[in-house]
Amino acid sequence: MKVAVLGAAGGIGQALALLLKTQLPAGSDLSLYDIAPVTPGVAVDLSHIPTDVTIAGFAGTDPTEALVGADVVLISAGVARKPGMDRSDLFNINAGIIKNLAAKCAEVCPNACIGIITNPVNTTVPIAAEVLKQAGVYDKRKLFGITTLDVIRSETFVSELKGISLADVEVPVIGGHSGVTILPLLSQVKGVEFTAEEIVTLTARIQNAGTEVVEAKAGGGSATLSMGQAAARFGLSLVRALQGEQGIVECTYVDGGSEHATFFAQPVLLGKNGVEEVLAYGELSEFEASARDAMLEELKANITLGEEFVAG
Ligand SMILES: NC(=O)c1ccc[n+]([C@@H]2O[C@H](COP(=O)([O-])OP(=O)(O)OC[C@H]3O[C@@H](n4cnc5c(N)ncnc54)[C@H](O)[C@@H]3O)[C@@H](O)[C@H]2O)c1
Ligand SMILES: O=C(O)C[C@H](O)C(=O)O
Repeated sequence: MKVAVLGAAGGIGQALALLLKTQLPAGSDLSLYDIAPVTPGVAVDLSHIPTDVTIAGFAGTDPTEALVGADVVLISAGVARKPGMDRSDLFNINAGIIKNLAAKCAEVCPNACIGIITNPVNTTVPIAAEVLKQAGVYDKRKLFGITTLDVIRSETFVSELKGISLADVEVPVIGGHSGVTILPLLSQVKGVEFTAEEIVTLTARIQNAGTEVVEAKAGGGSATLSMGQAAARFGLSLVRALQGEQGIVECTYVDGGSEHATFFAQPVLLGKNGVEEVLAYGELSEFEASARDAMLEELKANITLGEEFVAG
C-alpha cells in the first residue's frame, strides 16, 4: 500500500505523517507532498523512526512524484481558520487548491481512494467529485470527506460527561462537517441516558468544538493534533479494508445515495474498493430528526457551491 499525504508540512500533515509512519502496516510506502520547501526534511526526520514503512518527501508546485502509484491520498493542503472566521470563509483559497490537487490525482493515480480533510469539507468534497467526473475517472466509492474528528470528539465528551470508559463509547455522527450540519446521534450511545438538557448542551459543544480549538489557539490555527489522530484513524481503517480486512465501519462524508443530499456523512462499511456499503444510520430521536431536517438547506447549498465552482 502506498499512502500520500498532501499538505504534509502543515500542522495536520506532520502529525498525520508521524502516526502513519509508526502505524501503517509493515511494507507500506508513505509519501509526503507540500508546497513548503521543508517537506523533504520532514520525510528525512521521520525516516529515522525505526518502522518498516518507507518514506519520501517532495516539495514544489507539482505533486506528481508523490502521487505515482498511490493507493490512498489524504489531503490537508490549504489554509486554516483564525478566530472570527467560519469554515466557509476558507472557500476562496481552498476551493482552488482542492480543484488542482484533485486534477493531479485524476491524472497520476486515478484509482486511488482520496480522503479530504481540507475545509470547508462540505464543499471541497463535491469540488473533487466534479473534477474527477470531468476527467472521466470518478468512482464514488473512492472519495471521502474525513469527518472522523467529529466522532472522536463526541466519544471523548460523552466519556468525560458520563464517567464511562472510552472503550464502551461509540457515537455515530451524520450530516456534514460544519456547525449545524454536524449531528451526533447521542440517542444511539449504548448504556447511557442523557437528560434533554444534556443532549442540547453536548450537541452544541460537538458542533462548536472546532471553534473551541480555534479560539483557544488564539490566531495560531485550528485543530491539528486531534485531527492528525482522526485522519490517521480513518486512513488506517481504509488501508486495512483495502487490504481485505472485513467489517470495518467509519462515519464519513460520501456520495452514497442518501435521500437527504448528494453528499452525506453516515456509517460506511469499507472494503477492497473503498465504500463497500453505505449503512443505514438507524432510528433518530425526535430532537435528532428535526436537527437533521433543519441542516439540509445549508448542506445542499454547500454542495451546490462546490459543483458550481467547478462548472465555472
Ligand atoms: N476535516 C476536519 O475535520 C478538519 C480538522 C481540522 C482542520 N481541517 C482543515 O485542514 C486544513 C489544513 O489545516 P492545518 O492546520 O494543517 O493548516 P496548516 O496551515 O498548518 O497546513 C496546511 C499546509 O498546506 C500546505 N499547502 C497550501 N497549499 C498547498 C498546495 N496547493 N499543495 C500542497 N500543500 C499546500 C501549506 O504549505 C501548509 O503546510 C485546513 O483547511 C483546515 O481547516 C479540517
Ligand atoms: O474548525 C475548524 O476550522 C477546523 C476543523 O474543521 C475542526 O473541526 O476542528
